[in-house]
Parts: sequence; structure tokens; C-alpha cells
Amino acid sequence: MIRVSGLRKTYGDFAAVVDSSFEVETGEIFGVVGPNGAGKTTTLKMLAGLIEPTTGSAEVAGFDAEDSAMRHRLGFLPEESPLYEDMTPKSYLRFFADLYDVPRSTANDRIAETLDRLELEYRDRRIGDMSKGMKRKVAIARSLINDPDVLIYDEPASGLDPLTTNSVLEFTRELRDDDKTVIFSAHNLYHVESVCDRIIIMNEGRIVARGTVDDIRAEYGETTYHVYTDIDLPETEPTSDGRRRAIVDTMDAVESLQDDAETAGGSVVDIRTHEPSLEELFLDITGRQMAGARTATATETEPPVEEPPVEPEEPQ
Ligand SMILES: Nc1ncnc2c1ncn2[C@@H]1O[C@H](COP(=O)(O)OP(=O)(O)OP(=O)(O)O)[C@@H](O)[C@H]1O
Repeated sequence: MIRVSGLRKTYGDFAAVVDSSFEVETGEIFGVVGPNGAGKTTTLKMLAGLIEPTTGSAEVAGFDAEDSAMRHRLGFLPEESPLYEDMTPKSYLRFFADLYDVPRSTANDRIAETLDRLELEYRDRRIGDMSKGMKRKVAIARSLINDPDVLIYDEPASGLDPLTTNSVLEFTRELRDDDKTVIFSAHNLYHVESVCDRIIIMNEGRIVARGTVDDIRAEYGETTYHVYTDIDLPETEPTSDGRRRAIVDTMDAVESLQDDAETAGGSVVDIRTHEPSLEELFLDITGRQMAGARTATATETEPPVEEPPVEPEEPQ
């Protein structure tokens, strides 16, 4: 449904997106994550045909992203989406339906169904008098008014209360059942992990990891074992609930702790495996890269070490 190949965007000498390639299947929810300035919004805008790539190509729903025909197959929800505050949700959505030439009766049915699914209350209220969560729901309904195949959601649930956040995330998950393809970008990685089938992690314009969260965990993460003892050992630290715990990364280390506890007259009372969350993987992958970049820069800019002058050898 989406095919991105060698996409690159430069502003003068600065590369915001570098050689980005990925594919997204129909019905998939595909996450784009990365730290501030990683190139996520630039990527989403190139997919939405709002920014022209410097090189490379993006194909969306069978069209080149720059082809205006693609816009009819796309619903784009930008991070900031100002609405016409004096309109009611219904009149606002009808207005957008007209722009897409959706017949009035189809539009009315679609608006009612989408607002029902989003559980939007007070539909006759002026948008300007609505809460932030209600406004976001109206913007989401707008993204669906043309019944698009592809949705691009940039921070759909940012700044919403937990209840509204859950409802927006659940709504996004359900889009999969309608065979919609969703590109989903958010800084809250628990949201990303709970919604997305596959993700890319971007850093400084490049894709630095890709796959399911499990794939990324298998490639970059490390399972650790949290071993609790009923006796104080040099390897253990006190926990906030008054127990003693050691964190180790091999089963041999777990067995060695069991031996040490028994030798000291105690025992291991609990062992828990800990798989890194997407948040931990993200911090590890991007943190490692930034540390690598710092080391490289330091090496490049370090002044050459001055050699002590070589004393001429005394003739024998
Ligand atoms: N029009 C522009 N001119 C110059 N630089 C730009 C322009 N648009 C974006 N950039 C730069 O490109 C880089 C990537 O920006 P982008 O907005 O894509 O990042 P992002 O990953 O979406 O970040 P955030 O999470 O903060 O929204 C940033 O360093 C940004 O300053």
C-alpha cells in the first residue's frame, strides 16, 4: 500500500531525511518514532505529498505521493490541526465532504457513523466551545470523511486525558479491521507499542531500527533476570519494597546466585524475567548512536598529540 524508496530531503546543506526505504502492507499500523528532529514529520509530509522529496520516491495507494489523485485516497491528521471554531462538527465535516465531492447522503451516514464510533458527544455544540479531546475527535473524523485507504496520524493522542487517549488508540486499532493502512507517529512509545504492527526508529534523518517490537527486542534488547533473595549478598541491592535483588543477564549467573544464597544460609525466593520495553530499546539504540557520534566528533576534533622532540643519539 505504501512503498518508499531512497527518500531524501535536504534543506541547503542539512539533510532532514536520508535514504529512507520501507514498505507498508494494507491493513497494517506502521509506527514512525524517533527523538525530536529525527525527520519523522518531514517523512510524513513527503508521504502526504505536502513536501517534495529531494531524491527518491514515495508511492501511496498506487499513486506517486506528489500526484494530486493520491490525496483522495489519503486522510492526514497533522500534529496541530486547527478547526473552524464557529462551525459545529456536523457542518464542519459536511464542508470537507463537499470538498471531496462525497454525495450528501453518504456524507451524512459516514459522519454519523464515525462520530458514533468516536463517541463524540454534544455534536451540535460550536467547535470553539469543545474540549481538546472533542476537537481531536472531530479532526480524526475529518481524516476519514473521504473514506481513504491510507491514514497518516501524527501524534493523534498527544495532550489528551487518559480516557480520551484510550478511546483514540482503540479507534486507531479498529481501523485495521476496515483494511485501512495507518502510519502512526507518537512520542509516547507505550502508545506506539500498543497500537503498531511494525515500526521504524529514526535518528538524525536515518532509519536506525525496523521491524516488530519483538524483532527489535531480539536484535537490540537483552533479557535480564531479576533475582530476589531472602539474604543479603554482595551482588544484591535493596528494593523499595524491602527485598534484596540482583539483576543478571545469564542463567549461569542466576544459578551462581542460588549457590551463593544457599552457602550463606538463605535462598532465592523469586526470579523474574524482564524484557526491555520499546521505551528502553529506543533509549538504548538512539543513546548508543549519539554516544558514537560524540566519540567520532571528539576523535576528529582532538588536537594531535605533540610528540616530544627526539634527542639526536650520541655518536658511539
Ligand atoms: N523547512 C525546513 N527548513 C530547514 N530545516 C527544516 C525544515 N523542516 C524541518 N527541518 C529540520 O529537519 C529536521 C527534521 O525535522 P522534523 O520536523 O521532520 O523532525 P521530527 O522528527 O518530526 O521532530 P519532532 O519530534 O520534534 O516533531 C529538524 O532538524 C528540523 O529543524
